Amino acid sequence: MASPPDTSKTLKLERYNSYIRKVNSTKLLNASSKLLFRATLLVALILVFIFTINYPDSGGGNGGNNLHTHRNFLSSAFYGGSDHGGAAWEKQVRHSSTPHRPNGMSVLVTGAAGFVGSHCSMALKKRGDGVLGLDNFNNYYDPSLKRARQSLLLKHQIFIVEGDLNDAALLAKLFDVVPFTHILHLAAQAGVRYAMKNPQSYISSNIAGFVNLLEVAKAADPQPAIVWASSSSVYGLNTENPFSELHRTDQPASLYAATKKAGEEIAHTYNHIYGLSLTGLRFFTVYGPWGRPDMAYFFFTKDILQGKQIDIYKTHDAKEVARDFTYIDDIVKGCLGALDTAEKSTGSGGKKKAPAQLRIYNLGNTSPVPVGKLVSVLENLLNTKAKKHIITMPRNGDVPFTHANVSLAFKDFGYKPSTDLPTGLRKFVKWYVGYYGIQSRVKKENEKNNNQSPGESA
Ligand SMILES: O=C(O)[C@H]1O[C@H](OP(=O)(O)OP(=O)(O)OC[C@H]2O[C@@H](n3ccc(=O)[nH]c3=O)[C@H](O)[C@@H]2O)[C@H](O)[C@@H](O)[C@@H]1O
Repeated sequence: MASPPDTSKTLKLERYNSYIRKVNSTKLLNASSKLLFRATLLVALILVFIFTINYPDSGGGNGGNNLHTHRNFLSSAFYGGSDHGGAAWEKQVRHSSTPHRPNGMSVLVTGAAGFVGSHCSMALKKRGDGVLGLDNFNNYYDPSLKRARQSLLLKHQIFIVEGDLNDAALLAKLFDVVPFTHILHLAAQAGVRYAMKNPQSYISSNIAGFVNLLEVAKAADPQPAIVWASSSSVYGLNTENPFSELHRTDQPASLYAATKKAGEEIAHTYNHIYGLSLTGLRFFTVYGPWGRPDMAYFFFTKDILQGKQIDIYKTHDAKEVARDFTYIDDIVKGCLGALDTAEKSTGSGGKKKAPAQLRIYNLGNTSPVPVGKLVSVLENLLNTKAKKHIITMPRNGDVPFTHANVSLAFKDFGYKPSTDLPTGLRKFVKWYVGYYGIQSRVKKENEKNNNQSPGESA
């Protein structure tokens, strides 16, 4: 009888082989997951790098960290460039920027969905100039208000390109499509006190964004003339008054003011080196319909109507804080006057050919009003008593007093403010109650109070 074959060696060999296979497959698995992990890490790093380059601001400012920014970032990262482009888009851009009057301007308005930007865009369009808007719709304040302004502008054939000042490729593309004669640069991170919460947003919009715009403008052929928004806050701790353009502006009280002052110096440089025609306008606390919800007159109105307490600041030596509140229509006239008298830039393709115009103007109301008086006008218009809480001004960059001397703007383009605070606030309140749908309530309160005692009605 044949003895059974000796399988022990074969079995051992098979077990050994299967062990080796397992070890190898585990190694393979480990190696491929490592590779996958490294690839993912690399892609993530590249994306973070692109993101940082394109959108250095991570705050709520003009280059804000908001949904829109992320959408643009994603579209530019994955769709090669940006989501702006194509024949239909270019047609819309051209159509919006084409003037409809002889010798009309073609104006790029940055911050067109903003308060001053939307008003100026409408005024330019109404008189036959071509207007293209640019706005990043950031969420520094309720973006739905910016969307409502955008809809209004669209009804008047004004198209707003959604994009950021720091997007150099987009700006260059706009100048490729349209030979803009002017830029009205109003996009900025506004607000004095917010600078303590989000300083980087001021650097990103008011400095980096401005430089980006100037770089594109200087390289354009023809170079546009630029009118841009500086601020009364540049006067900072200046004690001479009324504030004149000749007074010192080297003592800013807030980072916001410092970035606006930096803008004025940067404007000087681009004028000096590249021949860009530049006009800076120092706005004094602009208010009116379609205004900014972060400003005192706006949120006081809201809080008074809601029965909430409002803080009214007094100075450290217990004096009233006052502002040279300026009505929006006056500011619009000032902006258009500055555009109309702006001379052409003298450079071309990045080279200066001759000296160019460089200007700075105050645009104020020439009549400061204490904040307490602003509140009593609002109480009157809203027929509601405010719950006033008078406190010493927090150390947050605020200045106690502003007062504009506007003789230079008057001399050069006839700037003459004509709306006093009660008249302007009446127009604001009328808009406010209509926009927020609380007309009937204020009217009822008006009627009720008018029966009791005579008072100003909204
Ligand atoms: O003219 C300017 O350069 C600046 O005007 C405004 O800044 P500001 O004048 O401080 O305007 P508001 O924030 O509306 O304040 C108006 C007044 O109300 C006072 N205030 C503000 C807030 C508050 O809770 N209580 C209060 O009494 C302020 O001290 C100030 O005197 C804008 O917000 C800036 O973007 C602009 O550049």
